[in-house]
This record gives sequence, structure tokens and C-alpha cells, in this order.
Amino acid sequence: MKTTAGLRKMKENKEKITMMTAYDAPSAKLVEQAGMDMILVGDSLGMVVLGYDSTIPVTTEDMLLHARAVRRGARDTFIVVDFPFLSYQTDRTEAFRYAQRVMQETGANAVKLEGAGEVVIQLVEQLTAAGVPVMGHLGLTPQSVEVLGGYRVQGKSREAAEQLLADAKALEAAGAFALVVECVPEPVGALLSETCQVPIIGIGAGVHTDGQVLVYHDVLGYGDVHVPKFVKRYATLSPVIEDALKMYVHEVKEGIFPGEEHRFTMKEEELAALYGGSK
Ligand SMILES: Nc1nc(=O)c2c([nH]1)NC[C@@H]1CN(c3ccc(C(=O)N[C@@H](CCC(=O)O)C(=O)O)cc3)CN21
Ligand SMILES: CC(C)C(=O)C(=O)O
Ligand SMILES: [Mg+2]
Repeated sequence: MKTTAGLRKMKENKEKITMMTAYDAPSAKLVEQAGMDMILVGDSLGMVVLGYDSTIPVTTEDMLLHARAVRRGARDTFIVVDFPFLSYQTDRTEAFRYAQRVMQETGANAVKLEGAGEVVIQLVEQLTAAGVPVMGHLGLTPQSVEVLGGYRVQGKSREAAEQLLADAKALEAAGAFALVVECVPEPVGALLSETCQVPIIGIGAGVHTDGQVLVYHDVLGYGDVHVPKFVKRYATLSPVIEDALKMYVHEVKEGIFPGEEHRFTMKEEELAALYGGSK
């Protein structure tokens, strides 16, 4: 299993870091078997698995339930779990309680939170001091979609890029062991990766970041999700599943399934007795 120090070493050695989301045991197992360096139990869970339009409705209980399943599927992979919407900005005790539950009840290795406001920076410091590895998340922060006015590319102006750089440095100084940088121009992803000591894991941040993260369902073409420009589909599972399910419906309707090989038999004499009614 990777460690935060090991991930830092990978950056120093210019070895790319791979990360992907997973939300349940079988997908986590496949992600682990593929040799992924890290698994993210993302709050994108709400959109790709729970059927919400954004990540905002996702609760701490949702995250914990899925994080436990992911750990059961991937015993040997470094797992990061998102803090859900507004679970860390208002009450430090609540944030600590969630981090405690993630670490103790799910067996995950780290938590991730969005943004770099004063409260977040202070929380990163305090959690890290308490022994909880924290990953930051800058650029497009989906929990702020209502403030940002949509899922837009961030850091496009000099000022916005400088702000991202300042935020990244503040998170690093506060003790974050790595940062996700989402949906920024490639040169901004490159600048952040050059400037920071900690690994920058990009999603829609170009090829020069220290690693990449994508959403499992996007990579596999599974589900009814809008696929952003930065996603590469490595498979198209939805039509495969659709065909299989339609075939099942057809075969049941037509009496083709269950076939001979899927049926159980009983001894002739038992059957005869059953129909004959003799004891
Ligand atoms: N399935 C899925 N994949 C994701 O990557 C993802 C989620 N869900 N949910 C949480 C956030 C939301 N994300 C998103 C969603 C949409 C765009 C998007 O449509 N972006 C436009 C850019 C528009 C512009 O030019 O500013 C795009 O075309 O990529 C980006 C990130 C990333 N995360
Ligand atoms: C898109 C990634 C970085 C994320 O935060 C999530 O999946 O929730
Ligand atoms: Mg997230």
C-alpha cells in the first residue's frame, strides 16, 4: 500500500500517480487489481451512483457506507474519502467527528476537502496535527457549483491562476499531503505541479500534473452521465449491460431461460410419490 511519503517520493522521481474513484466493493477490487496508486471515494458518488444532479445532497452516512464497501473490496490500496457538502466549514467538532469515523470505521487512509478559505486551512492544520492525512481540492470545486455558476474551467485569468497558486501553497503549508486540481488550463496545472512540493493530482488539468484522477463510471462508459471534455472513455459498458438485460427479458418471456443447465431435478420415485399421493 502507498503511503503519503511514498506518494511524495513518486513525485520526486517523476513517476506518475494514478487515482480513480470507486464506490463499492467489486469496483474497488477491479481498481486495486489494475494497480491504481490511490482510490478516491468521491462525493461524485451522489451523481454517478445515487442519481442526484450534483454532489450537494450527499451525506456523511452515504460517504461512510460506501467507504466501508470500498475498503472491503480493496484491502491493500491507499483510500481517500471526500468530506461531503458543508460537513466541515461550520463546526470543527463535526469535521473532526467525520474524520474520526472515516479513519476508524472505514479503514480509509485519508480525507479530502474542497477549497482553501481560512476555515479550511485551519482545519487542514488541525486534522494533520491530529494524525489525519488531508488531501486538498482546488480549481473547480463541485460543492460550490451554485456559487461558481456551473461546472466551468477555473484559473483562466492571471489573477485567478495566482489565487490558485496562493491557495495551493497555503494548503501545502497547512500540511496537506497532496492536492486534486480540477478543470484548469494545462499551463496552470503545470505551474502548480512545479511550484508545490506535494503531489498535484489533476482532473482536467493537463498532462503535466504529478498524477491523474478520473471517475470510474466515466472511464468505463457506464451510466447516464454527462461526460466532461477531460474524460477519456476506455470502455463503453452501458450498451453491453443494456443488451444483456434486454436478452434476459426476452429469454424469460419466451421460456428460454432458465435452460436445462440452470434447473434442479429430483428423484423419479420422489416425484412419482408426490403425484401419486402415496406415503
Ligand atoms: N461523472 C462525473 N464525473 C466527474 O468528473 C465529476 C462528477 N461526475 N461529479 C462531480 C464533479 C463535477 N465535475 C464536472 C462536471 C462537468 C464538467 C463540465 O461539463 N465541464 C465543461 C467545461 C465547460 C467550460 O468550458 O468551462 C466541459 O466541457 O468539460 C466538469 C466537471 C467533475 N466531477
Ligand atoms: C472528481 C474527484 C476529484 C472528486 O472529488 C469526486 O469524485 O468526488
Ligand atoms: Mg469530490
